[in-house]
Amino acid sequence: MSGNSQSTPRVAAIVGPYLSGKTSLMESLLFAAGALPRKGSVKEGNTVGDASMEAKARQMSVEASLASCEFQGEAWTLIDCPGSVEFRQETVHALMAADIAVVVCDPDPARALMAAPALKFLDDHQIPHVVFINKMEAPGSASKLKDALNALQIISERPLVLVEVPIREGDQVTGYVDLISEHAYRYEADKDADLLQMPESVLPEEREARQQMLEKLADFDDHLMEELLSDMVPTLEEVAEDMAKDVRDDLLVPVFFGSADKDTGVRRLFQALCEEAPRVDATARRLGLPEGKDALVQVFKTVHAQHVGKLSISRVWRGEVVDGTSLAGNRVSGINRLFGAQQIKQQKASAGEVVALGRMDEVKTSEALTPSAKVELAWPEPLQPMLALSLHTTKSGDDVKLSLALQKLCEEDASLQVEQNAETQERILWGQGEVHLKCALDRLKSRFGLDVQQHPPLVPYRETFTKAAKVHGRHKHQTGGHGQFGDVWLEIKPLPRGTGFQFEERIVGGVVPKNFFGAVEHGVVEWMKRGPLGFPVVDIHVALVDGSYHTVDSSDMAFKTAARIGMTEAAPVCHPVLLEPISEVHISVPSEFTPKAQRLVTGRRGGQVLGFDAKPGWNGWDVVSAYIPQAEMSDVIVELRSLTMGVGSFTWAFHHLQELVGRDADKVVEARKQAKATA
Ligand SMILES: Nc1nc2c(ncn2[C@@H]2O[C@H](COP(=O)(O)OP(=O)(O)OP(=O)(O)O)[C@@H](O)[C@H]2O)c(=O)[nH]1
Repeated sequence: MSGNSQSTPRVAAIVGPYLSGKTSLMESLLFAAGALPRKGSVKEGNTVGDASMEAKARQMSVEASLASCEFQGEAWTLIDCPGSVEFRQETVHALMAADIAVVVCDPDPARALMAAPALKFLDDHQIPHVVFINKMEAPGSASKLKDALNALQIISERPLVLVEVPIREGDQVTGYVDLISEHAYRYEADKDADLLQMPESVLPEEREARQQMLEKLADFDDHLMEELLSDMVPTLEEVAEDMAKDVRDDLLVPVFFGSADKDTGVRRLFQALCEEAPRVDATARRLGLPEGKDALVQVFKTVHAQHVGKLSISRVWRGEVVDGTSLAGNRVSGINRLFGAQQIKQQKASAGEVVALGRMDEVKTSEALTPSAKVELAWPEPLQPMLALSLHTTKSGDDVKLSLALQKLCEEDASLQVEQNAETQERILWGQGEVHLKCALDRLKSRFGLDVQQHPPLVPYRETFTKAAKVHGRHKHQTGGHGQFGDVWLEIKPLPRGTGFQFEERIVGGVVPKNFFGAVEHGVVEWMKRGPLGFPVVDIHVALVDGSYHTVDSSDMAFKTAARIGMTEAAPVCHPVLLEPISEVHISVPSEFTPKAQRLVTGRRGGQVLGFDAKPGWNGWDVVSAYIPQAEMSDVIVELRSLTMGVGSFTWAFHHLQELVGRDADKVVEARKQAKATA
C-alpha cells in the first residue's frame, strides 16, 4: 500500500448494545480531541452523533454517524454506530471500513449478553477491538466490574484483559491505575487525569490484575512467558509493545472503563487507540484487498442528502483521490470530510481518510473503485427482513414518487427491501422491526414529502378441492351468423399438497379436436386464479374426458368459456377448502432463553416446535426450529426481542400449505370478501 503508513488517518467504529452510551462516548472523545468547544448531550439532542431528525426524535442512533478529528497528532474518523438491532446493517457496514472497534458496554453484568451480536461479528471478521465499560460514575459500579468482565468473557471468543483497576473513594470511582505503566491517576473534570501516588488500598487488586494481564500477554509471547516463569520483571516497553501487537493481531481484547457523561477514562481510551489500532495498510491486508499502486476507494455507506444529492461515504484504502477525477468511469463531484451533519469541503483525500464523494450515481455501497475499474471485494450479505408493511399513497399521482423514494431508501439501507406482490397488488416494505420501518416512513415524509398509509400485508392464502367430481361445461351461443360452441366433460380430483396443477386429456375418437385442448386447459387455469373462496386454487388434477364440437361455431374462446363453466359447476361439489402458508422458522437465542422461544411458538395458533439444537459457531446459543402459520408471523420479531433482551433473531422461509378450517377459515374468507367489496 502506498502513502506514509506511519501517519495515515485511522477509523474507529463505536459499537455495542443499545443505549450503552456510544453517542455520548463519541461526543466525549471529540471533546477530548479538542474538536468540540462544548459537549452536547443525548437528552438535549445536540450531539454530533445523533444529528438527524429521526435520531433526535427517538433519542437513539438510527444510522452510523461520522466525525473526523485529531488526537495527540493522530488523525481519526470516529463512527458512532446504532446499538439497536433494528439498525444493525449500518453497524455491519461501518465495521467493514474500520481499523478498530470500541465495544461500549454497561457495568451491569445482567446486560452483558446484549453485546453478543457485536462481539460475535468482530470475532468472526477478526476485527481488532477494545471494550469500554461505561457509566462507571454511578455509585457501586466498581464492585460490578469483575462480574461484568466475566459475563462478557462468556460471549467473547478472545480473552478479555482488564488493563486498568479502579481507585475508589466510598462507592465512587475517583481514578484508576494503568496496569501497563503501573501509574495511578485521579480523574479531573474536563482534562487529563492527574498522576498520583499509588494508594496502598489498591495495591493487592493492582498486583493480582497485573499478573493476570501479563499471563494473558505471555500466552502469545514466549519471551514474556520465560520472564514470568523466572520471576523477572518485564520492561514497560515490552508490555506496551506486546499489548499493541496482540490488539492489532486480534488475539486479545483490552478492557477500559470510565464515564462518557463525566469524561472520565476517555483520554486513556483514546491514547490506547492511538497506540494499538492498526493502520490502513494492515487493515487492507486483513480484508484481502488486492495489492497495487492505483488509488483504491470503497463505499461503505450511501446517503441521498436533501439539497446535496447522492453522497458515497468511502474509505480511501490506498493512494489519493482528487476532486474532479474519475473512479471507474464515475466523476468525483465534491470531496467532503464529515463531522456529524456538517460537511467540510476538501480538494483531495488520501489513504486512511473517510470522505463523502459527491454524485457517484452509478456506484453502490460495498463497491470498491480504482481510477480505471471496479474491484470485487468480499462484503457481508444484507440482513434478512423480519417485518413487513403494505404501503399505499394517500394522494393520487404520488405512486411513481413513492417508488423512486423507496428505491433511494433501499439504496441507503440494504436491510430494507421493497416487494411488489403481483397477486395481492400490494407494495410491501420489508425491514428489521417496528422502529426501523417507522423510521423509513418518517423519512418518506420528511425528505420526500410523501404521506403514506400502511397496514400489515395480506397473507397469500390458497384453496384446493377435497373431493373428486365429473362435471359438464357447455357454452352455446348460436343465434344467427357465426355462433359459439364448446362442450366439455371434466374429471377433477384433489392432489397431494405441493403437487400444483396437472392437466390431462383423455379424448377418444376426436370428440373434441386436438387443437382445442390448449384452450380448455387455459380456461381451467384462468378460472383457478380465483376460486370459490376468493383465492387461487392449487393441487388439483383436471382431465378433459369427453365433449363435442361444431365444425363452424367452435373456437378457442368457446372452449375456454366451456371449461370455465365446467369448473364453476365443480366448485360446490368438490368441497373447496382454504390453505394457509406455513413458514419454517429458525429462532436463534442464548440457551437460557430457549424455553421462552419455544413458548413463543406454541403460544401462536398453529405454532409447532420441531426441535432445538446448539447453534453452530455460537457458544451457548440454540436454534429452535418451528412451523408457524404466516398469518401468525407478523409480530414474532417484536415478541422475540422483548423476551430476549433484544438479541434473539430468526430466519424464515415458506415451507408448505396447510388446510385451515372452521371459524378461523370463515374469518379469512369473510375478511377477503369485505376487502374486495371496499377496494
Ligand atoms: N450515567 C451515565 N449515563 C450515560 C453515560 N453515557 C451515556 N449515558 C446515558 O445513556 C443514555 C444513552 O446514551 P447514548 O449515548 O445515546 O447511548 P448509545 O449507546 O449511543 O445509544 P444507541 O446508539 O441508541 O444505542 C442517555 O440517556 C445518556 O445520557 C454515562 O457515562 N453515565
